[in-house]
Amino acid sequence: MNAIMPPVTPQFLASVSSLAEARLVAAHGADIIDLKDPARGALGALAAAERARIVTALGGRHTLSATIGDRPLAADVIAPAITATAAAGVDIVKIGWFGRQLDSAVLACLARAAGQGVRVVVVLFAEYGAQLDHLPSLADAGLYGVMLDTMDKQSGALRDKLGDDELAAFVARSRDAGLYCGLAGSLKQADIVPLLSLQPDYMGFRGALCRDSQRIATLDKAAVEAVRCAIKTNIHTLADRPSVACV
Ligand SMILES: O=C[C@H](O)COP(=O)(O)O
Repeated sequence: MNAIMPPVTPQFLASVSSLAEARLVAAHGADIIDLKDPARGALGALAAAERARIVTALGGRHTLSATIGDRPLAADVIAPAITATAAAGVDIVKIGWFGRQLDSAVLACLARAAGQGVRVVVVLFAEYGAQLDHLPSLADAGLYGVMLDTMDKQSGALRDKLGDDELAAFVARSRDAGLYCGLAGSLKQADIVPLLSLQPDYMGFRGALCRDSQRIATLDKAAVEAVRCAIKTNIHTLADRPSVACV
């Protein structure tokens, strides 16, 4: 009997805005296909009809995540959006924490969703720092994971806003708290090796996958291949990781 191996990490998350893009990244080795409309903000929600097409075509065979959109942090706003997004059939529901402070009513709402079996990932924004103090409360709410991303895509990338030591602490503290942990924020190919060494569970990309690195442009096949190869071919540089061919 084959042993069940854990996934080789870090995984490659690719944000897509259409079924055509989802098929492209699926064919080129994305581990997580993230449904998002970049024209509607950092975590813009993809239109329900397009989301449904992607779930129908790829659900069950690929890990799909989707954002609820750039919404105010109010429990009566968040709760129905989580329910609708989860009901659409994605595996992971992402919620942007657009604020500096944790809010107990919103946390309770997230805990209810988690208790109902929704895999909730809270996206924290680097503009507010690494927010390490939030991690235990987010874990206590039963969340599946956390992610650090950037809110303002014009004012610098993740590693412009936070030092690698802060990112390392975020990954380590997330792992200690049992949270599935991702890093994103205008990441470029040059960021991949430094971030691999921090060993997040996944790295997220949109802009670097697009024509002319414009995140609201369509995906570029060569750029997707290049990012995927940069992740997979460098994983073996980490201790105890198998070498993975990039084909
Ligand atoms: O979830 C990840 C984001 O879509 C990353 O987008 P970005 O690389 O354009 O900042």
